Amino acid sequence: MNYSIAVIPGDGIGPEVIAPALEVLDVVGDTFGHIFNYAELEAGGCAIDSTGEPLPASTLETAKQCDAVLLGAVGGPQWETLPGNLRPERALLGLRSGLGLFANLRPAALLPQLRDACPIKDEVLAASNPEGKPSFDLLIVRELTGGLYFGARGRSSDGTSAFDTETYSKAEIERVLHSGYAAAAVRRKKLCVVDKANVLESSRLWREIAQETAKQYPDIETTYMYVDNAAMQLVRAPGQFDVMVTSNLFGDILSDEASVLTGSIGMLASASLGSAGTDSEKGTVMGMYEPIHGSAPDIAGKDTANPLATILSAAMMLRYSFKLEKEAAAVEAAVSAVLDAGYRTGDIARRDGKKGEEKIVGTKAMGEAVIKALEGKL
Ligand SMILES: NC(=O)c1ccc[n+]([C@@H]2O[C@H](COP(=O)([O-])OP(=O)(O)OC[C@H]3O[C@@H](n4cnc5c(N)ncnc54)[C@H](O)[C@@H]3O)[C@@H](O)[C@H]2O)c1
Ligand SMILES: CC(C)[C@H](C(=O)O)[C@@H](O)C(=O)O
Ligand SMILES: [Mg+2]
Repeated sequence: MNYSIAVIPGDGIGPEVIAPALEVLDVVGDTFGHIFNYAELEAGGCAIDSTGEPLPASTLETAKQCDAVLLGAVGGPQWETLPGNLRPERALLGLRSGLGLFANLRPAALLPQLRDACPIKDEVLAASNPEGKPSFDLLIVRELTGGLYFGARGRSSDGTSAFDTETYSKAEIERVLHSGYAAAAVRRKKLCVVDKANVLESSRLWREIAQETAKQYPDIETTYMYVDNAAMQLVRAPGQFDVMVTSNLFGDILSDEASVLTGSIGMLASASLGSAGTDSEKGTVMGMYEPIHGSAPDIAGKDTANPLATILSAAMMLRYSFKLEKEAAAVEAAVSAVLDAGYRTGDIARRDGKKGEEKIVGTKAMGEAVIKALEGKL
């Protein structure tokens, strides 16, 4: 089968982490008999430099015609002084809303090989783990096309005050909750709604809608938590969480926090999905796949970025957009094998400084190791 993928490398480490992910996809294609056609598109700072716009209309149009989008990262200090609507980050918002991708799945699980890269003590992790293991496995479902990111904003005419608004409709809240419940149904059947309903009116609506929606899912345990407590509970007892559903801004912040518990932000993949039905001929579902990290200007161009979050995002694309479960599992198994063999980029090296069996490698070498593992040659 042929699949078309809009590839948006973006800025900073974006192109560095996208390159190995495409090589991994090529090997998956060769091994399993698929052809992945890439349409390389510009968005973010590089698009500003070449066209004056963060998201050229042609990028969005081409992306819409593809089966899925794989994105590296956008942004960087050279574009920070531009007005908000012309910044590289606007490209992300335009792609997410333009493609109708309202549910952002950000899985955070501690792989056993990365135990030493997680900053939480064994006994703390084990205390909240349902099986008493020093581990956790949670999924943040972040609402992606509403809330503060898309509300009315502005400044007073003298520039001395500014505002951003959080607006959510019943329909927006309901549909992302349904995405969360669908995920919880095939996981541990627990869903925690994270809000700030003790202060914010928009959060009170979230909670009301969640309480109504929960009645449709009697076999899933629904709980509610304020976001400040959730931020604290994530580091105190991450094992208590299965699926967490939350607003755009809260999900952004909590997922960076959760990423550190997995070892590094360089491990966290994501899938952004909408309600677009399956393409009946091909069986594909439009989605955008990206690591949750940014363009990391501090390490760009140094071949030190961890490409695993992007490679794991490509695996999510195989699973969610193309329904290629075997292929997705093969990529995840290859990542696991590489970690078993001791390969580490600097960000997931042991925290105690002991090198042990670790082989500290750069971005390219990590990608090559994953390919070797896929080919059974590691
Ligand atoms: N999805 C995206 O495109 C996205 C996401 C977040 C931030 N950004 C943008 O990226 C720029 C930099 O933002 P920031 O510094 O706040 O966040 P960042 O995620 O780029 O970097 C934060 C820290 O994590 C490290 N890091 C990030 N990814 C890594 C990886 N794969 N391997 C190893 N270390 C990694 C960086 O070196 C840095 O020290 C900004 O312009 C921001 O708006 C873009
Ligand atoms: C760069 C920025 C717009 C983006 C967000 O806030 O959504 C990023 O932080 C992310 O997590 O994908
Ligand atoms: Mg973020």
